Amino acid sequence: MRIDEEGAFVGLVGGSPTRTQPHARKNSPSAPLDSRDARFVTELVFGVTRWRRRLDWLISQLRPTGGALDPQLLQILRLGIFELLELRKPDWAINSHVDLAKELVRPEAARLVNGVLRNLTRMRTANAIPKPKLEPGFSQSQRADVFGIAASHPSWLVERWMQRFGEAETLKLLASNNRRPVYSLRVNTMKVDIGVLEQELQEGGVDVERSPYLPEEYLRVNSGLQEVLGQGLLKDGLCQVQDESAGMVVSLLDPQPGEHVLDACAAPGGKALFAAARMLGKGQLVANDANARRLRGLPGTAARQGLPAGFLTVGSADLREQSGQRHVPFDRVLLDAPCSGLGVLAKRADLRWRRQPADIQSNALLQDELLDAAAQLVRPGGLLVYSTCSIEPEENDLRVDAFLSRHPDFTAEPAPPGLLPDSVLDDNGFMATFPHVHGIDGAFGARLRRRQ
Ligand SMILES: C[S@@+](CC[C@H](N)C(=O)[O-])C[C@H]1O[C@@H](n2cnc3c(N)ncnc32)[C@H](O)[C@@H]1O
Repeated sequence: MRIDEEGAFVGLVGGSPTRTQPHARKNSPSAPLDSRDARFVTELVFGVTRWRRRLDWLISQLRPTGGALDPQLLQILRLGIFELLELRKPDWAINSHVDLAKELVRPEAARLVNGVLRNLTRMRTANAIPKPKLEPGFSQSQRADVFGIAASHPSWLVERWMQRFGEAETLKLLASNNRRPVYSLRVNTMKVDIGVLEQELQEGGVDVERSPYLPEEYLRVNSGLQEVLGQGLLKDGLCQVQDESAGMVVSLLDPQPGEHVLDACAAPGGKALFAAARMLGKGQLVANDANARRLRGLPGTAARQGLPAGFLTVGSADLREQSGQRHVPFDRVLLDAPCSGLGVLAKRADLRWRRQPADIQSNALLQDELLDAAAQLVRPGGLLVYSTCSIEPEENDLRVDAFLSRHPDFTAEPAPPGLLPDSVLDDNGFMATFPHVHGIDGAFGARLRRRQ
């Protein structure tokens, strides 16, 4: 309800009993959830949010009449259909949705829930769940509507991707965005050997394997992430949860011990911490972000990860405002720019509904301004890495092209051999990952070298 009515973020709603309690609605249980229930709540919140369009279409097919639904009743129906279809709960599970409607809405609502969900269980048994149909002669936008309902994505996004990738590849991308996301751990090699931690986790029942992309530093968690979190490994600074695509952006930056490095948009600091480990805590790393609050935890985490005092400086300036000031120019600057996040839809269940086509254009304007500001902070001969967690050309290659035409003192530099696996590099030598191709988040990174 809070996501729909108040625009709450999914990550802050599910999973954390301490966070959900102050906002608990009337009639909700007052006892905190145990970790198993909290996990289940998270799965429901993520799932119902991700599948919202398909669930609402199914509700429209299964209801005897049309018209607006009471908002709580709508959520109960979405939950019921999600649990039956996606979580494959047995038929009797619907009794709890019927009870919920009775308790939270009114007795007639319970009859509607019962009718709709029973209808669905019958269809499930008969293998006859309704599906949106493609008709011959449908236009591209009509086809995008059908795929958008079936894979629960907004039609504008589906159509955009169909124009770029074609239909078959778009369907793969949609399916990847709906899969349970892959989580990986960046092992803090300053404190622990990756082989030792891998073995310890496996012995503790966590299913981990080496990342195919960054096998010396990343472990992919196939199952048991909660156990990792529960073991206090994060608190002890032994590892952090980070997508391998984020790690590869730092690899592309390739910061060296003893250098003077700026992470210009650093919050919450995942990439800065990995850069720090690559620098072995030697030299100077400045982590800046316009949002000071989001950087608050970074110094504490850096200390727990074993970084020496004085190595990391945290700043909270709008990058565009500080570039006119005098700075000792940096050897390397990472600009991990704010973006649409359209490469990380598997992890951010609500993002697909929040984004609008116009966001891509407005991000591009900000990205250009940030690139111009970051460029001034790079020493002659130094390196600027521009990265996003978007897969949209307007936020990636096209920003690089526009930057190069404004800054003749910079050239695009292909990733040097050995830095990243060839499979994540495009024809220009830029890093470009896609969820359906690489099985990780979609991201982009380009090296821009300032002339001497
Ligand atoms: C993609 S996030 C950075 C993630 C970070 N690099 C990490 O790995 O944890 C983009 C960041 O840009 C910051 N940002 C947005 N506009 C900015 C500006 N004008 N100046 C500095 N930072 C800005 C946002 O606050 C946000 O934290």
